[in-house]
Amino acid sequence: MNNVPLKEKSIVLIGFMGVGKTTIGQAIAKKLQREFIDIDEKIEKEYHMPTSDIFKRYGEKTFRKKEKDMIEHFSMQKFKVISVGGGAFLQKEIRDICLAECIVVFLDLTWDSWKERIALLIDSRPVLQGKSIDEIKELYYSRQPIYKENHLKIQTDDLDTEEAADAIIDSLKTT
Ligand SMILES: Nc1ncnc2c1ncn2[C@@H]1O[C@H](COP(=O)(O)OP(=O)(O)OP(=O)(O)O)[C@@H](O)[C@H]1O
Ligand SMILES: O=C(O)C1=C[C@@H](O)[C@@H](O)[C@H](O)C1
Ligand SMILES: [Mg+2]
Repeated sequence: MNNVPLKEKSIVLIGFMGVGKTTIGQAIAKKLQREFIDIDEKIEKEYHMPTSDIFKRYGEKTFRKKEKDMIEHFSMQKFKVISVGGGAFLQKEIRDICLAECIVVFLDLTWDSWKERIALLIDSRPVLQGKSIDEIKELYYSRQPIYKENHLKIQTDDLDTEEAADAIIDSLKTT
């Protein structure tokens, strides 16, 4: 599918959990009249339970395998906006397929802005649970290198959802 024109390629949003991949992805899809695919949501639907319960009952390894299968499937489709989980790019196979088949957009948010959102996230993100703020900070920084593999980076600290979606669409038009 590598010869697919840029305009037809699916857009994949990456970044640390809680940076806004789902929220901003929905806004981009609406503006571009594309179908929105949220990989976490697809997995939760398949297991009929929230991610935290999938981690508890089946373990992270099972979740990661399903995440890879889902992304391998959807990244081959055109005209989608796909939000992947915050840990998806840990897997090389996922990075490789998304970078080859799609336009990968990294939503960057500084640690200082991110930590203001923690209360919104802690209950639903199993990877954050039971960790001190220092451990979460360490996780945040340890994940940053994997997000460097992207086609476009958008700094979202000073942007609301609509502004971030517009900034991404504008940048893609000029790419
Ligand atoms: N640009 C923004 N400004 C302020 N708050 C935002 C913005 N984008 C998202 N949020 C809020 O941050 C929280 C996390 O957003 P969202 O669920 O979209 O993150 P995510 O990147 O999809 O996370 P995950 O990787 O865990 O799926 C939500 O409560 C959302 O309303
Ligand atoms: O950063 C992570 O490892 C995760 C982020 C979420 O989007 C979910 O995919 C899950 O909670 C794991
Ligand atoms: Mg999400």
